[in-house]
Amino acid sequence: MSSTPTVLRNILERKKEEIAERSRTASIQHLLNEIKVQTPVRGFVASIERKLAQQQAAVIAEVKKASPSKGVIREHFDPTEIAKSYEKGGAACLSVLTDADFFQGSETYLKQARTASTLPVIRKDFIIDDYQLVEARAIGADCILLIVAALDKQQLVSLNNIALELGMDVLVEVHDRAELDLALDLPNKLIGINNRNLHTFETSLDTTFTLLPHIDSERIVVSESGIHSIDDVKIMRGHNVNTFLVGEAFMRDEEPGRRLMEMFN
Ligand SMILES: O=C(O)c1ccccc1NCC(=O)[C@H](O)[C@H](O)COP(=O)(O)O
Repeated sequence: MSSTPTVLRNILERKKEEIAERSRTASIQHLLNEIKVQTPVRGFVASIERKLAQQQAAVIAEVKKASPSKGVIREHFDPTEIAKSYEKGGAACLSVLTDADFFQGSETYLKQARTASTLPVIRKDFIIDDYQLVEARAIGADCILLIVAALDKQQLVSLNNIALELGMDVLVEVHDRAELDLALDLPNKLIGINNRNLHTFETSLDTTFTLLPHIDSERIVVSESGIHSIDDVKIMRGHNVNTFLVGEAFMRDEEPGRRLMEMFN
């Protein structure tokens, strides 16, 4: 991999500093003690499977205030209100961005969204260290994201095993064929295809269509990013892609759950 700075590399550099700072404030042992008093996880994969079994689209609805590519997306940002709206709109699961520096996210938003709904929640962050997995479980995450582009093979396998041992589901995210081959070596059910290139921000739904034929039918493919319209959803469903992760299109609507219903029903 070249070492030219890109947004993803900048995020990962900052993440290392952040983890060092956080682990000085709360030790991993402290977080493990918090897990003991946590409520049980909600099945993230199970919730998606329930929707698919009913021939419905399974939507992972994202709670996203801002992004490096778009700046602030939603000025009036209330995770409690948003989570309730998404549940009413028929979401299968919630995704909450917890990265503060690049997405204006927060762990508090995840806790608020999870408390406000009965839906399982994925911690959407850039996970590169065991510490973040324990932290994710301690704040109530039911699932975590592993971005293959951010990890080497050994890290990917190890973080995946630890997340599963902690009882969380894992969404493994890929953007190209080489990343997909690494992801397919894992036994995981959920494979996310990110239509956005995290180095350049370029977004194309063709990414999903290109990688799809290489994925076995036992997996659930989640098409992520750049899904904005009813037509986008129709094209995807025409290719038998029925699980989606959507942020911006919902966040720009006053009532995010209503937009979800319009796009997916
Ligand atoms: O959203 C970005 O600009 C971004 C930039 C760099 C790394 C990750 C980024 N987004 C994270 C995501 O995966 C999206 O928030 C998610 O897939 C939803 O995408 P969208 O529906 O396009 O908001």
